[in-house]
Amino acid sequence: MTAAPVRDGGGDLPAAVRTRGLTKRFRQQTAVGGIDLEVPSGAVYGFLGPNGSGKTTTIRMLLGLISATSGSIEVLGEAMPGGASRTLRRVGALVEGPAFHPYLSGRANLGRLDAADPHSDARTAPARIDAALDRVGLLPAATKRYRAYSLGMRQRLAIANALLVPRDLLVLDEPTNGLDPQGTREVRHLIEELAADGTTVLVSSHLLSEVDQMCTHVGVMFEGKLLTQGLLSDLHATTAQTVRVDTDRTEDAAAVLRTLGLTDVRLRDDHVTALLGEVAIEKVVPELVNDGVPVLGFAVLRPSLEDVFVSLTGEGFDVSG
Ligand SMILES: Nc1ncnc2c1ncn2[C@@H]1O[C@H](COP(=O)(O)OP(=O)(O)OP(=O)(O)O)[C@@H](O)[C@H]1O
Repeated sequence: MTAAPVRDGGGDLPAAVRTRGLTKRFRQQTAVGGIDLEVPSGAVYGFLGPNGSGKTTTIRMLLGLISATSGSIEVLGEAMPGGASRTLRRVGALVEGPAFHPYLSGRANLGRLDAADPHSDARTAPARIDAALDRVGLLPAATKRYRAYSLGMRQRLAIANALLVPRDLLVLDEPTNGLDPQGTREVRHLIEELAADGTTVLVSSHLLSEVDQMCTHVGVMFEGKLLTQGLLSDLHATTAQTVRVDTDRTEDAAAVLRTLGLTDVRLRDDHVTALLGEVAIEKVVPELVNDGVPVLGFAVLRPSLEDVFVSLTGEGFDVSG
C-alpha cells in the first residue's frame, strides 16, 4: 500500500501541521510508523482510523505532550519543539477532557482553568470566558452547575476551554466520543462554525460518517501508518464507483454486468449493485436494454468513506463505538 500524493490546499499560507517521518515507538511496538501529515491552513482535517491505529499518539506528539522517537514536526510554520511555547499559545487542544468541577457553574469552571494558566491575563478573563461560552452557545447556561449539563453541553464547555484565547489551530481528539446523537450533532455544528470563522481544525475520529459530514480533508490511519490523505472529494473520486440497477430480472442484469466487466456484482430482491471499474458508464444501460433486461432505475452511488477505507486496506472498518 502506498500513500496517495499529498495535496497542498493551503495556498500561500504554511501548512497548519506538517510532519515528516514522524515515528513513535513504545518498547517493541511502533505506534506511529513514519507519517507525513499535511494539514492545510483553513482545513477541517479528519484524522480517521480505527481504535489503536495511532491517532492519539500522533496528536500527543504534535502538542508536545510526548516526544517523538524520530521525525520532524512543524506547527503553524514553526519547527517543534523549538518554537513550542510561542506557537502552542495559538493552538487550542482537547485531548483528555479537562477536569471540571461538578458543583461549579460552567462559567466558574472556565474561570478556574483560566486562572491556572500561567500565561493568561486575569484582567481580561471575564470577557474572554464569556466570549468563549458565547462561541459554543453556552452563555445562556453559564450559571448552571456543570453536573446539570447534558453530554453535548459538557463537551462544548471543554471546547470553550480550548477557546479562552484566540486560536489559529484547534486539535480535537475524538470530540464526540461517548456523546449521544444530539450531543454529536451539537459538537459537529460547532466545529463547522469554528471552521467557517477561519480556524484550522484537526479532528480525530473513528466514526466514518462524522468525518464524511464535516471535514474538507481526511487522513486515514491504519496500524500506525498514514494510508492516504488529501481532499475528501478527491478520496471519494479515486475510489471505484458503484452502480445500482433496479430491475425485476436481477439474475439477467447481473450476467450482463459481469460480461461488461463490472466486478463485485451483488444481487438483491429488486436491484443489483456492482463496481464500475474501468467500464464506461454510458455503456451500461444500453447493454442491459439490448439484452432485454427491463431497467426500472439506474444510479451511480457515491462511494462511502467505508468503501474508501475497504479499498485501501482490504479490510472492513470497525465502526464500533
Ligand atoms: N503510553 C503507551 N505505552 C505503550 N503503548 C502505548 C502507549 N500509548 C499508546 N500505546 C499503543 O499505541 C497504539 C496506538 O494507540 P493510540 O492511542 O495512538 O491509537 P488511537 O488511534 O488514538 O486509538 P484510540 O481511538 O483507541 O485512542 C496502541 O496499540 C496503544 O496500545
